[in-house]
Amino acid sequence: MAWLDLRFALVALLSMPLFLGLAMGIGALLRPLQSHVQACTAELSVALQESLAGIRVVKAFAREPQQMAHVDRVATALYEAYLRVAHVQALNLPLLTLLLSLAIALTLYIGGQQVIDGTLQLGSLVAATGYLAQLAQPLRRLSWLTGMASRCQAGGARLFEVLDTSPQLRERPYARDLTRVEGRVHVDHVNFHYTDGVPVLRDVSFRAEPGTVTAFLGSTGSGKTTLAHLIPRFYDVSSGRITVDDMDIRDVSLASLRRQIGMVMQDTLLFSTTIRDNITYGLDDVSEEVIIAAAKAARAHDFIMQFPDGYDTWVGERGVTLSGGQRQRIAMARAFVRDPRVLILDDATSSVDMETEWLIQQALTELMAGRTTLIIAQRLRTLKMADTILVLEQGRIVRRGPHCELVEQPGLYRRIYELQLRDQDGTETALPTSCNSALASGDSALASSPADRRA
Ligand SMILES: Nc1ncnc2c1ncn2[C@@H]1O[C@H](COP(=O)(O)OP(=O)(O)OP(=O)(O)O)[C@@H](O)[C@H]1O
Repeated sequence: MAWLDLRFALVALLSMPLFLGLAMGIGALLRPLQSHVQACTAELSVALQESLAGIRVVKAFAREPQQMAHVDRVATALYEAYLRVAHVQALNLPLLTLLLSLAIALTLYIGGQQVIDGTLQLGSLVAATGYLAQLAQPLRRLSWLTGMASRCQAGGARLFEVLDTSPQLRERPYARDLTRVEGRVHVDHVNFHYTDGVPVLRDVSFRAEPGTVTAFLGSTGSGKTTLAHLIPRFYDVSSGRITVDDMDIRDVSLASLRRQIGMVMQDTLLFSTTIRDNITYGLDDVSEEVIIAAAKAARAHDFIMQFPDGYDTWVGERGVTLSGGQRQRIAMARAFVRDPRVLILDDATSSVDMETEWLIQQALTELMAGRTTLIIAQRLRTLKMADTILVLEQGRIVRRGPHCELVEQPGLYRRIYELQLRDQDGTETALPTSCNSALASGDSALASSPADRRA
């Protein structure tokens, strides 16, 4: 165009900032709208995820119409948010095309005058407008890019919110690997809070030795789970310290610490893969014999073999194709395979039948043998098995000792025993209910120790 006539080139060049300014203006308009789309998409994901994951609760409470109305409301909000974006984007291309058409009109006006004056050939004018019209394609792309860029910016902002979150729990630079430990756990004057000013654990201290069982008991919200979560360092203590074999757990690498610890919690999570992969989770090259031995010890082998595919049976998402008791025993087999020195257990098996409970109890006893066991106790059988029971109240240890001692003393344990546990005593005939009755029944003092009762 410059070769034909410098003025044509100037018209084309001067229109460029206008194109760019328009694109940027539209981009600025689109960005908050795109952020809103992202927020609405997230809200719809949550609504759908909750409705589907909690489908049984929804059905049980006959809340389908309300749940559907909620999803509908959120989906409509997303639809409207997209519509607002579409409205602005729909302006983009026509405005850019209008600007281009104005530039072409200006060229025709200037060039047309010159053609009439005879200072420009008609062919040159046609060529110049043709060149300008060639800008249409890149302009279309610019309009598309504007929309895309604002969408990426809104999405990126949310993504970086997550990526930039620094983990609260950090390994120290000089963290050592914890090699095979004996499993001596010492919780030393530990205080903990999730939120500043709201203490959850207060001055908790205890020692747990290898081969012993320490049970946590307390009313709901007293801090039992929190205490269990501090040992594998899911959270750091707010003050005080926790040691394993006299090593502060903050001085060792997280992976090596957690390799020493096996956890079987109430809400056992299984992955959607085979039973075999769930048992060997996180370990390579585990032999078939080891897997079967672990499953047998966890009293899981028999029910696994009843499935047509045995150990290759595919477990549904979060283990939904298995019963609660089966899931728990697979989780125990997982713990057996890892052979941890420290075991953290939640013995809640309220949702299983008596026979399964008995099988789980047997598996638990076998799993605990020779290890340091910390157990969130729900049942009398477990409490009687424990060498030490720590009774927690509002994050503080208010009583400690074996069942036979605590049940004799007035206080929280006695109250819990009377209110919740005594009914279970009828099924515990094999075990003495107090130190005195053990002695009265002719057992030696040694034989009445929890370790012996376990044996
Ligand atoms: N992730 C968290 N963030 C903030 N507060 C929490 C968190 N987890 C637990 N809490 C609070 O800490 C307190 C102790 O909770 P914790 O789960 O340890 O109690 P618990 O004794 O195990 O109760 P339960 O027997 O009902 O399981 C509760 O008041 C609870 O609300």
